[in-house]
Amino acid sequence: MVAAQIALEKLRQRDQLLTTENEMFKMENVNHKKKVMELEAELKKLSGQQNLQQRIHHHAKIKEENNLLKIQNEDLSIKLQRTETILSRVKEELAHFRATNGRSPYINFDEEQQLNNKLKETEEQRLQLAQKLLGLCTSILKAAGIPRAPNVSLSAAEEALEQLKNRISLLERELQDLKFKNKITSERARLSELIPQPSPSPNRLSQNQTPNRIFIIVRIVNRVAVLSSKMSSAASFSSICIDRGYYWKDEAKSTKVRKLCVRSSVASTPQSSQFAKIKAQKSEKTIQVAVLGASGYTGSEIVRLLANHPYFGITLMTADRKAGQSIGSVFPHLITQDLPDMVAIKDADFSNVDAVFCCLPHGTTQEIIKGLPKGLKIVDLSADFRLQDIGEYEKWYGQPHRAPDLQKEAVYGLTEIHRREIQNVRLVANPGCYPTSIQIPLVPLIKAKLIELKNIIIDAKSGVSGAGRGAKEANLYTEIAEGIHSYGITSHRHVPEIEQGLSNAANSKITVSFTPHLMPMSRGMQSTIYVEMAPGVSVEDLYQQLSTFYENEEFVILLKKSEVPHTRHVRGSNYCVMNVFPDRIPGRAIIISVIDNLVKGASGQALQNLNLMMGIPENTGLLYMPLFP
Ligand SMILES: NC(=O)C1=CN([C@@H]2O[C@H](COP(=O)(O)OP(=O)(O)OC[C@H]3O[C@@H](n4cnc5c(N)ncnc54)[C@H](OP(=O)(O)O)[C@@H]3O)[C@@H](O)[C@H]2O)C=CC1
Ligand SMILES: CC(=O)N[C@@H](CCC(=O)OP(=O)(O)O)C(=O)O
Repeated sequence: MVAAQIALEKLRQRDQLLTTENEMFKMENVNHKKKVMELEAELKKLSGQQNLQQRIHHHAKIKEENNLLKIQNEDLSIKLQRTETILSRVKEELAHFRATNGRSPYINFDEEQQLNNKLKETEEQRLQLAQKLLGLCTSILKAAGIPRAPNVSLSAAEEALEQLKNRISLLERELQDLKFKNKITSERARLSELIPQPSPSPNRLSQNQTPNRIFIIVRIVNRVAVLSSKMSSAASFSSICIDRGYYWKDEAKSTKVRKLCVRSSVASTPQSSQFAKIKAQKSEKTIQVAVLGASGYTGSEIVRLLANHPYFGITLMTADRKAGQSIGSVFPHLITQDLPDMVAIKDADFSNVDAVFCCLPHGTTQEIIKGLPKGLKIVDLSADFRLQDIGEYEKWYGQPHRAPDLQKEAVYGLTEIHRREIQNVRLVANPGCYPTSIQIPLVPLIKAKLIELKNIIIDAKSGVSGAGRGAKEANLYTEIAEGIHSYGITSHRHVPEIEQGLSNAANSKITVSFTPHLMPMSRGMQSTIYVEMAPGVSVEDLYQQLSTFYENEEFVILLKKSEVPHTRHVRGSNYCVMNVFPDRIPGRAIIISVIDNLVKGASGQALQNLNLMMGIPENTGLLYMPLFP
């Protein structure tokens, strides 16, 4: 650039010189012409006064002079021409040079001036910046504690800056370690509250040493280990070893002491500590859960409910047609959930899973649950393990039962009625949505013998999501909208489930009249139930029984007398809202019960059950208010 500028300057000077020389030649030429004219005038004058000889002589002299001048003039003209040629060549060269430097070919002297001014300004700014840089370098060296260096250099400042950065990241890691230490201390405190004092008879499980409690203890110990492995100061927490005498359900017979020993990793690099930070946030939740069928309606509802659950974290999700996709791409309303992509069941890894929500179609479910690792807690939302009598299952579902042993093990998960059994079981058969809305009001009345066991008529209505997400002609908008669709009259597969629950409560066989209807709404379910009261029983008695039976229940709400339950008041919540009304026919009563089929009728109740199975408060993660309007 500088060389180019010098070359440009030289060309410009040469240009000026030639222009001046040219001007001078022009002027000289003009003068010579003037002189010729003067001499000619003088010749004219003289020729009038001199004699002929003199005049001839004079004339010859003048002619000679004139010829000389002409020659000189021609010479000058040639020189002028040559100079002009050189000048135009120089101009051409200059234009070419400017053009190749990205500037306009012809010199604009104003622009040149502006550029020169700008150059000056830039130079001044450069000086100012250099001064600032010097000040900055001095400050960095000072901050790094380097005594006043005689020559403050950029490289010395860079070195000092690097030292400062290292110190900061060291402090950050120390801070992180302190946070982990605090968490470990609090987890240990929690652990010592949960671990019972050594019992005098170590072979028996004490009351608060239930498998659930032990399970939570194990999870906390693991969590402490995870936290400690994230710490960069390996020396202070190099190993955590817990040596306690508690027993697993399957190991209760042996006196073997379970020993958990986890070692931490060595100090981590800044990158790995950042990675560990992200992983730590993810593994904050103590119990890891798998959702099989997460791409369906009930599966996605589980994902929604678990978003705010303090202990359950989702570590695995499966899908069939949608395997390989993220939950956010299949259900955009769940896009904020940072979860692993859904995989096909055959590719699922259950090694880090503690509990499973099985949200698959009936039939498929039996085979899949049969193949799951034995230690897992399972809540099955399908109908596969709901019917105690395998023969009934085969009759109503039209297929053989392929896991009869598991059927014997399963507990029917109507939480408010079977809470005690649910707490200690491995496999829970979550009730169907219609049976939930029907059994919740009827079981307490049957148990108290307040209603007749005959002539129970149930008129039930469901939102379309009850039919799942799969595309079916019957669920098209045109088939559903602006009308009510009765179906499964006397033959719906929920009939045996409803009759099983009511018959168990009555200790005698009950047959019901059940008609479901599809309603033009996405969620919600209402069961309107017509019953005959036992002799001498009033609607007030029914009301009192329901009120007493459910007075401590979080999720069952008996409205004030004569208030009418509406599905729109339970949308998105785990509540079952109900009331009882006198019929116009003497001795009869009408009960109305509403739920959200996807929450209390499926995923909400499933979560309620898993909470129980894991020994944590039953309402955890379920206190969502209904969505209204
Ligand atoms: N919807 C409701 O209100 C209620 C439903 N239930 C029961 O819960 C279960 C799930 O219902 P819902 O969520 O509505 O159903 P959906 O049809 O919405 O979802 C079914 C899920 O199962 C997956 N799936 C389907 N076939 C297979 C297979 N052969 N192998 C593995 N995975 C498969 C689907 O994957 P993909 O989509 O990727 O193919 C999807 O994730 C059913 O048994 C249902 O009866 C119980 C109470 C209420
Ligand atoms: C509206 C609608 O179609 N509802 C479903 C019932 C809901 C359900 O899925 O019940 P299961 O869990 O017993 O399969 C039906 O009538 O088959």
